[in-house]
Parts: sequence; structure tokens; C-alpha cells
Amino acid sequence: MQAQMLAHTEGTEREIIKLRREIEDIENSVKVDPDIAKLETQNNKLKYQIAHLQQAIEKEKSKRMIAFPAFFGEKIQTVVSRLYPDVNAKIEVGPNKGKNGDYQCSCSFLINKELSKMGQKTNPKEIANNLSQHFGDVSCLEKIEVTGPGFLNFYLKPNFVSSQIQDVLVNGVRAPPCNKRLKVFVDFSSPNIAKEMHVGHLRSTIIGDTVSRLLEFVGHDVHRVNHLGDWGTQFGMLIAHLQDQFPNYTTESPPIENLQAFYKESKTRFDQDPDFKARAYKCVVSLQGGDEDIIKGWKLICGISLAEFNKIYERLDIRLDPVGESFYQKKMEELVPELEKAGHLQFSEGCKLIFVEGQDVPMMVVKSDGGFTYDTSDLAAIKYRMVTSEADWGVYVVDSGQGLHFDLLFAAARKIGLVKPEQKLDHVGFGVVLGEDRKKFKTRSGDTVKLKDLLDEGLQRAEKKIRDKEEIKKEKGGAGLLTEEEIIACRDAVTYGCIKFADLTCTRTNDYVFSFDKMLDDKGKTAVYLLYALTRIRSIARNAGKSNIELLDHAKQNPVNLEHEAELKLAKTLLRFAEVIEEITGTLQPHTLCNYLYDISTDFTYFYDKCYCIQKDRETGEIVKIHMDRLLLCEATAQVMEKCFNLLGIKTVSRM
Ligand SMILES: NC(=[NH2+])NCCC[C@H](N)C(=O)O
Repeated sequence: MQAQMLAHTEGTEREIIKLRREIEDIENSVKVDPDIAKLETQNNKLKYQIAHLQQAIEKEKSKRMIAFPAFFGEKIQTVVSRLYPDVNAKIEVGPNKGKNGDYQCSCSFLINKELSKMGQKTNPKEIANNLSQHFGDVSCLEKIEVTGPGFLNFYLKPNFVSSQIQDVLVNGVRAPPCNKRLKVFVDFSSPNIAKEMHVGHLRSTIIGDTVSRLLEFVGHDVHRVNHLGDWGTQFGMLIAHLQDQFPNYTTESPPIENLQAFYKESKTRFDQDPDFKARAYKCVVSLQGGDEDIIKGWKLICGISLAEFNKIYERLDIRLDPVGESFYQKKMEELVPELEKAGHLQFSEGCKLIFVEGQDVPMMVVKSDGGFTYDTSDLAAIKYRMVTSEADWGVYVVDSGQGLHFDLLFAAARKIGLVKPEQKLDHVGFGVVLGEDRKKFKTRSGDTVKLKDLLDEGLQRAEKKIRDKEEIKKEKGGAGLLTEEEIIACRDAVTYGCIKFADLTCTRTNDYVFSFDKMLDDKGKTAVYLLYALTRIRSIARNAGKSNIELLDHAKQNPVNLEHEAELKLAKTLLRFAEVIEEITGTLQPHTLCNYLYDISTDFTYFYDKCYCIQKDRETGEIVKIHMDRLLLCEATAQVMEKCFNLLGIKTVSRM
């Protein structure tokens, strides 16, 4: 038996050796072309790379929230190109706020127009029906319906809405997809050294910060630039005055407390004293020539101003890189001969100008006295940003009064080739700040309002309101009283939040009426009201004894079941977050985000009215039932609101 097995094994082994040899022979006989082998390895490498990139894309996409109008828009576009390949129509999808579905598209009217131009007879309704039949299976949709003369209505599946809310809870509130990470310069705030930073600069600061936060959130590479007015002829008189008042200024730091008064004094002398005027001009020349002592004086003055500005930025939680006009002195000196050589300049009465089509006023590149202007520094700055730094997008947050300046600047920069067609430029203009009397915003005595005083007044008013509320709480038995620390945190959040929100909530191109009474009102579309709403939402889970961690754990393990009409309405509003962000990234109109925040609070009130989250015993007041899915919806609401506040630059508090 054993011998038999041994013989069998030996036989098999011989067979294996024989087969191996045969394989070797075959392999040797087929000569592999070395080129093919190389291509094959390359091919494998590429395939690996593709798989890797696809994975990365999928991962990146899954990190983003869906902006439904863009999402449906793309799908419709695909169907349109298939069914009507000759038609070129702009597909737009908008939210429908529940009446006929959740989103609506009216592209069939446009398509019909295009088709009839080509002599094809059909009608919008037929087109809409055709599109809806070929839409294919989209997992997030309950149905597509055609209504009226040819509207396409999209209904989201409740299950899908639930799963997206769960996704918000587990993965956080995220931006919509961003096709390309752009390098963006946001030029904002930009006050002038030695002059008062006024309410116009405050608007620019607030709007510019929100625009920057938005673009950063979407994933762009944002450069926040403070284009300080830190250069120019006014420094001549300031330094000449400095030399007289504080002859030792180069060694001893002069105690200038009120730089505005110092500015006024030097201006008076400049206007009245010809000798002083002449000296001031000499100082300008020395400054531009880089004279050490003069530069010291200039730095000193800039330092005092900047320290003041920084206090305001710190209070408002604004991050900004100072790159003022002085940065461009050398660059202007280089730019002018370049422009001259290229034949871009026209000469008139000793000035060097750039004319652009459709504008009577030219850009003043060099004045008759040889000096540069605001136009020159902006041309040098745009070259630095768009050519040297290769930005994709330049955003200028400056009052609408400078609209003509930016029209000229952009047109001139494009004309002389500093900005390529694919590079974007935007002037984000805004209206003036008015007092409650609808006249220019001034103090009672008619002076410009100092920002510091304005913020201080806000703090005082907010603190009084908060302390009054605390008194009422005390009278009612003292439940929910705030600690001293909480009062201060609340005061700061409310003050700065209200000032920002009041500004951002009005359409930026309109003039804006500054009113502490209105912005500190706890009813209506104000930051106080919305901050209160958020603390109340947060307190629901707290009252139910559920911590954030518990809520998150629950959300990770269970789908959030939403059935009630009010739950779904609120949830769908929350899911509009990504489309709102996408919209504002295009329009740069922050009021849309403020309106959205208010919509959430309205839908939340409606939901909270209709759906209990915690059921209490009527007699004992004890909690008998906690509706976990609804608590999770509350938490998702709080998170979306928190993100909106964050984008608006508004700090939230946990208790008020
Ligand atoms: N690049 C610019 N021009 N930015 C805006 C500058 C604003 C100017 N300093 C002013 O107070 O009016």
C-alpha cells in the first residue's frame, strides 16, 4: 500500500517537472516585444492612478453637501442634450418651497422657443413630459410632475431627506462641491492712515469679512487684503508738522493720542502757511526717495493709526493682512514707463492718461506735477494681484460711490493686458450709512461718528437690555440667571452680532439706516432674535437630559425618521443650506444668508408648535417620553444655524 503511494507520488512529481519545462519552452518561444511590455506597465500604472483619483473624487464629493438646483440642473442638462441636441438653453432650477414639490424648472419654455426658431412645432408641456419620462432613476426623488403649461416639479423622497439629515449630524454642515480651488484677493476695510475709520469702512469690513469667510468655506484660497491709504501727499504735511511738534521724534516716541486732531492741525497750517506748504512738499519727495528720518516719521504715524484700527478689528474678530498703497511705490515707478513703452498712455496737458471705451473720464496715471494717484496705485495693485500673484479672482469691497473708479480700473486693466479674460473681477459695492433721520450718519453735533464710540454705545445698550432681562428673571423666581461672565459674553456677542447682522441683512447695494433700537430688538429679523432662537433650540436637548455626544451616537446608529409634514418642511429647509451658499458665492450678496437663517427659525417655530419633542406628565411635570428623532432634528437645526452665524462672523452663546 505504502509502496504503491510512493510510486504514485514520484510519478506525479516527474509529471510536474515535465510540465514546468514545457511551460518554460513555450514562454521562451513567445518573444515579448519590449515596447509592449513597457506600455503594459505604463497602462497598469495609469489604471491604478485613475482608480486612485476616482476614489479621491468620490471622497471629496461625499464630503460636500448637495446643492439641489445645481444637481438637478446637471441631470436635466444631460437629458436635454440627448433629446434636443441642437438646443442651447440655460437650465435653471429653483426651490419651490413645498407647494408643487420641492424644486422647479421651467426650461421647457426656453427649449420650446429655441425649437420653434428652428422651425420645429411642439409645446412646453410636451417637452416637459418628454424630459420627465427620460429623466431615469434618481434615488433621491419621489417623483417628477409636470404641472401647468409645462413646469417640471421635483419631489424629494422623505427617506432621502431623513438620510441627509443624518449625514449632517454625523459628518457636519459642509459646503457644496467646488469645481476648482481659486486664488482670490478680497480687498476690504481699507481705511486711510491718520484719518478716522468711518461707518463706510465699517460696512466694507463687515461685508468683506463675510465674503472672505464664505469663499474660504467653499474651499478657495482667500487673501484678505487691507489696502490701507498709507501713502500720498498728506504724509508730507503730517511729517513736517511732526518735525515741528516733536523735534526728537526719531529717538523719543511722541505721545500723539489724537491723530485726527494732529491731522487737522497740520492741514490748517498747510492751507494757511506757504512756507510750511513748501516744506511739506519737500517731505513728500524725501519720503518717496526713502530718506531714513522721514521714513521713521511716516512709520510712526502709520503705527499709531494701525494700532487704532487693530483694536476695532480685534473687537469685531476680523483677520486682515495690511498691504497698503505704500507697498506699490516702486511698482508704480516701474509700471508707468512700461505702459508708456507699450503705447497705452495718452498725453494731455502734462498728464498721462488711459482712456477706455465708453467712458468720458480717463484714468489719471500721472498728474501734471509728475505725481501718482489713487488710479496709479490701483493699477499697480491689480498688476501685482493678477499678474505677479496669478490670482483667478479679484474682489473689491468698496462703497458704490467708487463704482466709476472700478469700472475704469477693470476696463483699463483688461485693455492693457494686466487681466486675462478668464480672470474674474468684481466690485462688491454697497450703499451709504444713514442715520435714523435718513440723513448722512453723523453725531448730534454734526461730526463723523467714531467707530470706537459707536461700538461702545452698542455695548452699553446691549448690557442694559441684558441686565433688565436678568431683573425680570429675578422677579419671577430667579430661574435661568446668568453668571457675570455669561452676561459679558452675551453682551459682546449681541452687540457685535447685531451690528454685523443689521448691516448684512439689508441688500448691500441699498443705503442702510443705522438704528441701535431696531438692531437690538428681540423681535423681528435681528441677530438678538435669532441668537435667542438658537439658545432655545439648544436648550431642548439639554432639558431632555441628552448630551451632544449622546445625540451624535444615536444619529450614527439610527436613521432619523421624519414623517410629520412640519418635520419634513424644516428638514428640507435645512438641506437648502448648500444651495444658499452656492448662490451667494455667485452673487456675493450676504443678505440671502440672513434671510435663510430667518427662514430656518420660522420653520423651526412651526415645527416646534406642531410636534412635541419631550412629553411631560401634565400633573407631575416629569418627562414621560423623549422623541429622539425630533431631538436630532433640533440638533441638525442648531448646527446649520451655527454655521450660518459663523459665516456671518457672529459669535453664538449657549445661554442668554
Ligand atoms: N483697492 C482699493 N481702491 N481699495 C479701496 C480703498 C478705499 C480707500 N482707502 C477709501 O477709504 O476710500
